[in-house]
Amino acid sequence: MTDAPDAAAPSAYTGVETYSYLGPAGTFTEAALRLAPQAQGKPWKPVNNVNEALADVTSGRSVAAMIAIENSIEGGVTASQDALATTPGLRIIGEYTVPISFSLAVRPGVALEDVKTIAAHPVAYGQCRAWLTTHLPGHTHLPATSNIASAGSLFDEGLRVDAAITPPNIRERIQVDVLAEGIEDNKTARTRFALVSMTTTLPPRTGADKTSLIVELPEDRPGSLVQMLEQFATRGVNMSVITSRPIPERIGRYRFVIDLEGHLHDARVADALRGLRRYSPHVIFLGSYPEADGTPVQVEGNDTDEHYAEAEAWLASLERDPDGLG
Ligand SMILES: O=C(O)C(=O)C[C@]1(C(=O)O)C=C[C@@H](O)C=C1
Repeated sequence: MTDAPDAAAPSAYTGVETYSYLGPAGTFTEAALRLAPQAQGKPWKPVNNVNEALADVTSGRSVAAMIAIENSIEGGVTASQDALATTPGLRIIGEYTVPISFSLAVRPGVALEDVKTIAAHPVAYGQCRAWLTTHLPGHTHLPATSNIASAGSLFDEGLRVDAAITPPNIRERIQVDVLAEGIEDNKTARTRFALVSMTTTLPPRTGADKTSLIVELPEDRPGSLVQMLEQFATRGVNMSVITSRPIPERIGRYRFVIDLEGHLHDARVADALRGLRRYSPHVIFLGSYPEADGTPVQVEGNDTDEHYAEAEAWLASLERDPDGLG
């Protein structure tokens, strides 16, 4: 008799540490994966969208996936935020930022005045709006699954695409003409990527860490947003991101996607999470991980680990020392 399969075990686990990313090769997401030390020398699997990347992780086909989560011009990547909110068990284990620049590519011989339709990933399109309005007024946008898939679609006769928004080095991969380089509206644009896995082991605290959460507010309680913010403010925890995303099943209800400065192993962050857990009907802990730019978190006033430890010791001493003086 063979043992029944363990329902919790990943169904397709191959024993190979594969990393999934938005492909094909040449995307900015692949560039981000090149920055993750643990992914080097391992097999990489290109996929078509964030949901496929995360499904690889939850099924065990891949050990982790690199996904875009925020762009400095377009803001939060909503597909990623929503997938993280609705897929249980995911943890961010690293973040990486990549400078973003775009080119306008066409089939060899096509001129700018012939361009009527442009294939582009929606987040890329949003970063080139001003240039496109000036140089290609009246064009039609056809959404592409990635910045490399857009270039590939130039050669799909069924799609009738005239031009594609691509990364700068596209001619290294696909035989296209580049009509314009640097067409992004902001030269300092960067995209932030997260490496996501199912591990519950936290990356160690470095002193330059971030913690990501998704929080729902209690229903019908006046001032509940302020109460949520107070959990952080009263513990000296700085928030670097707070955005809201609709909860689709309930019109008018939102969840908050939050990044904090600090690690779960910082006493003030742990205490803020305790406060959140008591007050919020649903808190998703998405992980604590080293910040991409390595800027040390400044902790001021009475919110250092030492202050928390001293207060704990005082509390523990009260039954020995009823006056609480010692
Ligand atoms: O990785 C890529 O090249 C992508 O096409 C995806 C993506 C994104 O999902 O935001 C990544 C970075 C750019 O800002 C635009 C698009």
